[in-house]
Amino acid sequence: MSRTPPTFPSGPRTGRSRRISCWCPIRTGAPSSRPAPSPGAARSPTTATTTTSPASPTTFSGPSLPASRCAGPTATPSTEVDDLSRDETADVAVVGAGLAGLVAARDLRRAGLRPLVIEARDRVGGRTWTRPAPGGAVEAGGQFIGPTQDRLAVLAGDLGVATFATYHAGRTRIDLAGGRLAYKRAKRLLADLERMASELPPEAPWAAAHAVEWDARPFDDWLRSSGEPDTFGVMRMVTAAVFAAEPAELSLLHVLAYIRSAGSVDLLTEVAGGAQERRFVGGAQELSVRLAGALGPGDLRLGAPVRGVRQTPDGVEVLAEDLTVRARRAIVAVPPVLGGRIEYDPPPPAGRADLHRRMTPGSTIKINCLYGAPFWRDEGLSGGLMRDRGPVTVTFDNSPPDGAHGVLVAFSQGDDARALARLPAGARRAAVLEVLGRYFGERAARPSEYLETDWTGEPWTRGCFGGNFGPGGWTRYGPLLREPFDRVHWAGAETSAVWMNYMEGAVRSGERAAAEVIAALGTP
Ligand SMILES: Cc1cc2nc3c(=O)[nH]c(=O)nc-3n(C[C@H](O)[C@H](O)[C@H](O)COP(=O)(O)OP(=O)(O)OC[C@H]3O[C@@H](n4cnc5c(N)ncnc54)[C@H](O)[C@@H]3O)c2cc1C
Repeated sequence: MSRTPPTFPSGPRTGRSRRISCWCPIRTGAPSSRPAPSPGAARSPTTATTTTSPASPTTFSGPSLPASRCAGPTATPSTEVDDLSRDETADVAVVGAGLAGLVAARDLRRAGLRPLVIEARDRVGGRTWTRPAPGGAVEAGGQFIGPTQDRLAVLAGDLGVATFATYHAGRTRIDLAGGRLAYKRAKRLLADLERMASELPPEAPWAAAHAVEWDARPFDDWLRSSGEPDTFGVMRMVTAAVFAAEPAELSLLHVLAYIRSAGSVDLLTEVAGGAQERRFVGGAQELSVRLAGALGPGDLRLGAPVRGVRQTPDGVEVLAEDLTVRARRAIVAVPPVLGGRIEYDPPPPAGRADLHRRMTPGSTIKINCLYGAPFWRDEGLSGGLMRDRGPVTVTFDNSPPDGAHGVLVAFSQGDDARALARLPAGARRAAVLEVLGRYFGERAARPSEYLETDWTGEPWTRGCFGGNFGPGGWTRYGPLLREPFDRVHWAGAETSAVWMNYMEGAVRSGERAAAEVIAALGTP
């Protein structure tokens, strides 16, 4: 095992002054007295008309470790050293306070082990986020729950978070270049995909009889050779809505594995009877806020980006800003794209680093528009839109359960999101509101509040809804998704065989990773 201190990868800064930490055993100074933020709170104030793309630079050079701070025990301790980092111990260090990490921590506590959850942001919930807005909070991230998402439903029940039906009564606006015929043909293609998906072993898509062939094929290529030209636009819209990516970015096997992991195309795409059927009262982030609230005192650190995970002969050391946690095992519960920015010592086995690079998240800008009332309901409209061109392809009625005010949520995804993100703020807003005005009337173009959340610009997410594999990804790296690396275990929505990349998958992954650790450590 290398004793060389890793050079930490570049990463986004948290707002406070930076303390230098290193693997060096010498620690001086007093513990930081930084006040603990509340788990649900975001540090930065939210402005009403904004994107969350950080205006400030999102990268910085990681600390090169000055010799005076990293020298071994023979070095003369210097009074110049001002290292306020803290050492903590736990049974299990959990990296990431999204649903996966918090569920893992809950299960570890239930088994009598002490977890310590280390979270980069100043809030819990990760890809679920209830953003405050004048006139009512909005859901900026994951929000829907549907049939067969059973572990998520049980979690919500345990935590006392109620759900309500997504409003979708009335006419949904559909505007497709190929009209109804294209939609019908697209349905036939989706049925073909579902048949092929049923051949996959759910836990091991890479082991299917046609896996190598399907994994080598870009989904784009399959679509173009299987459908009429006008179905491509419809299928592109469906692909963007489900994966936040373009068909050319995905392998055919990835699309099939996704369908298999959800159970069916309808389960993925529908409102009634599908993944968009219900919402959480108070927002999906409430689940994480309550999970965090049920942890023990001192079991959660916010605002502490993890930079390194080192395995020692008898445990792990997890190095965050201002904090080193020594534990018997670690669970890394962050999206793969960010798991790859953590420095591992020793380095993970061949293929693991490639997995982090090759499982790339899609692009989504989620825009919530607030109105005095859900006026479209009076006109017999559901608030739903499906169209096959950007900048917005899908909308939903996102009003609160009592309909006290109106909210339309619009999604811009894949290439549409990337093109939209390049526009100045005013032009983005105008482009989105033009679409809403066109399909829901002039009033829709004049919201009282307009909130964009660009998840690609979120430094501790860097894209959504989850990681996708392009050609070759599943057969090369799929078998590594859940394979522990000695004392380091992997969780996160991407690692779940069931409802991968959904909140259900996140919950299941946390349960699975905790079970692995409990089996390895035993219960006290
Ligand atoms: C716009 C949007 C819409 C979605 N819609 C739905 C939906 O309707 N239904 C559904 O089921 N799912 C939906 N999803 C997906 C769902 O939100 C996610 O699958 C799920 O929340 C992922 O949980 P997780 O715990 O695996 O990861 P995350 O929520 O990403 O949690 C990971 C945590 O790790 C932290 N972290 C990252 N790097 C570090 C580090 N180095 N050190 C410390 N902490 C770190 C992050 O800050 C984060 O809090 C949506 C997602 C988005 C963004």
